[in-house]
Amino acid sequence: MALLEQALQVGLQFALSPLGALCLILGITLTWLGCAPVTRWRLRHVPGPWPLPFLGHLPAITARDLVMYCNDVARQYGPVAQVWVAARPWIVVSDPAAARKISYRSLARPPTVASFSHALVGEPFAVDEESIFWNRGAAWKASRRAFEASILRPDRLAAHMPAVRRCTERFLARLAQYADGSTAVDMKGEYGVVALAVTGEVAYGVSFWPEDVEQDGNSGAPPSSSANAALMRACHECMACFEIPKATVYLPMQMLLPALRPLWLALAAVLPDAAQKRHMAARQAVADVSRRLMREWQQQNLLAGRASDSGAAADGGKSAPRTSGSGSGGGGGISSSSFLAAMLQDQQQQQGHGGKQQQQQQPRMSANGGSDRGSDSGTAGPGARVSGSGGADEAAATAASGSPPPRMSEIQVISQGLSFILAGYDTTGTTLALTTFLLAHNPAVQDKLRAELLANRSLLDTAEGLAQLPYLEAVLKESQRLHPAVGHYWRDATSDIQLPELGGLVIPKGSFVSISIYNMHRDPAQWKEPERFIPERFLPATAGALGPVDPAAYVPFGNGPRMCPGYKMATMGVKSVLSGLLLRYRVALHDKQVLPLRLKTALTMEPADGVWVTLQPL
Ligand code: HEM
Repeated sequence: MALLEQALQVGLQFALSPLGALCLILGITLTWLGCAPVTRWRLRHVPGPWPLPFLGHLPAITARDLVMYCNDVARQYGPVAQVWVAARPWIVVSDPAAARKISYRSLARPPTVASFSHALVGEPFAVDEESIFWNRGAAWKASRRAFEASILRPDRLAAHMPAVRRCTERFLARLAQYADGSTAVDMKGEYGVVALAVTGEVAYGVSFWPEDVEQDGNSGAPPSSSANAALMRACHECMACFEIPKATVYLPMQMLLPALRPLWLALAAVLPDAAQKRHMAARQAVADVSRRLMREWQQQNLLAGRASDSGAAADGGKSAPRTSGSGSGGGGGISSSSFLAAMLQDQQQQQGHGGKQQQQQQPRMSANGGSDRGSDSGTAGPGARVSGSGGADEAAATAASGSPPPRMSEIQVISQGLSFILAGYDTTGTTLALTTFLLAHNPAVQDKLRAELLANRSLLDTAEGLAQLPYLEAVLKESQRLHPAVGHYWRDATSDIQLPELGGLVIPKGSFVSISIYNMHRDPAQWKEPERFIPERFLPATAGALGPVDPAAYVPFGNGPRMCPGYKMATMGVKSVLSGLLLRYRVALHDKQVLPLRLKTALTMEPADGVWVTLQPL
């Protein structure tokens, strides 16, 4: 008893001392930050499991997987529910009508995600910050327009087909080494190679094949041709930084104590750790190599322009900007059809219209340039439609039209080049892997698809031809329904969102909204037999009979003005590679394949144990 009294006395003395008071204040502050009582109060009407302080539902998410856990919560708590990813609440929306409303109302992604990547990456942050993913307002319009110009307009899309075909052929040749009908091949890894080759070449117009990169690295090749080696390595590094195990220590800090974000950012800037230094170097390399390629392109273009100006001044300046030769290698390494070249041409046209003041700044690009756009500036234009992605076929492209956006700065152009790869590579590779798994697992579907391909060989070499094969289209759509490569997309609730259709629920302003593609694609209220792979659901003859009830329940590429501008490009690439594969090989699951298929949420929702198949030559 005397001991207890003594302990209490010492405790009281400590609490009344300056150090004790400091500890007490610190303790209360930390508990306040970890429990986020204000946020909890604001979300009190949104159902969901009770979150732990600091950790939220992280233990369950880690054990179950993020997207799967959100699916469990939606089933138990309804189509609008809260899930705490550490100390940050997500409002998980799985109702198609509410998802559509939010996708059209809010044109922004949550700023907190961008700040996450700042902690992941450090400086030069602008390479990420200026990305189409995070920018808003006029800056987003400008970058969106650049994407649409290069990969949505049918003529520009068709111009990428030769690169896609080249990569497909090289990929098939590469597979030949395994094609004995018994060797186990992990198609997840193999598709990673071809997906990077396609996106890299379309984005920059230089080769992204590992063999070329090795060759360049060893041969001491001239700077312009070895740029692809540096660029490819840097892009790989940039992607690696999104893998949680390779992330900086500031990431868990941000997740556990998001309220101290300014502190983590300041610390990350002053004391970057090893992971961050690697990622900063990768960003710097992307910026440096892109800059070099851009300068070379501009110089070549300037020279070509002078040469043809002297002979063809009568043109009156109406002709399209000069482009380098087709295929990689021409014009300082950037091919004329590449995304980067399209942005540079656009810049040049605007410069041409924007007056002498800008011309004097050549070759440097300014951030606030001319507003006039050339006739071939490549925007999808007013009234342009984005279609072909099920419920997401609204006029997303029009978001980028309207008043002319400002000219992109040099760093913005660089940032979009990297974004192109980050957005296109993993998503395309994962879609290919998951579709291959489904075809290997369903041989009857594979045979039916092969029969369609054999009967239509002449259509397989063009973008329009590939779009005319109904069963190929149906297989891909059903694969993306059952196994969407992206499990959810995000929006920032820029104002309170009233949902009278869902019992008057209100999503408060400032909420992080996660729209669950996965949940909607498997909702039994929307689809008949949602767990089964039935491509016939998407055939014109059966369309609608097996779902969805609401077209907005099918959104593999997102929805609204911010939906994926790469959906046509991705569809074309996946169809080209798949059709090439199926015409050459019969694909069967190898014993190594873990069944049932396990998925894990990383950058995409990827097969956790790979996709192991054998390839039997036909
Ligand atoms: C099968 C492959 C692909 C899938 C499943 C996919 C899926 C998605 C999804 C779900 C979004 C979010 C949309 C939203 O918030 O409403 C998105 C955004 C985006 N995707 Fe894709 N994508 C794929 C391929 C590509 C490719 C090849 C590119 C190439 C450029 C690309 C570029 C983008 C960009 C730039 C955005 C951001 C658009 C914006 O903020 O305005 N994607 N994608």
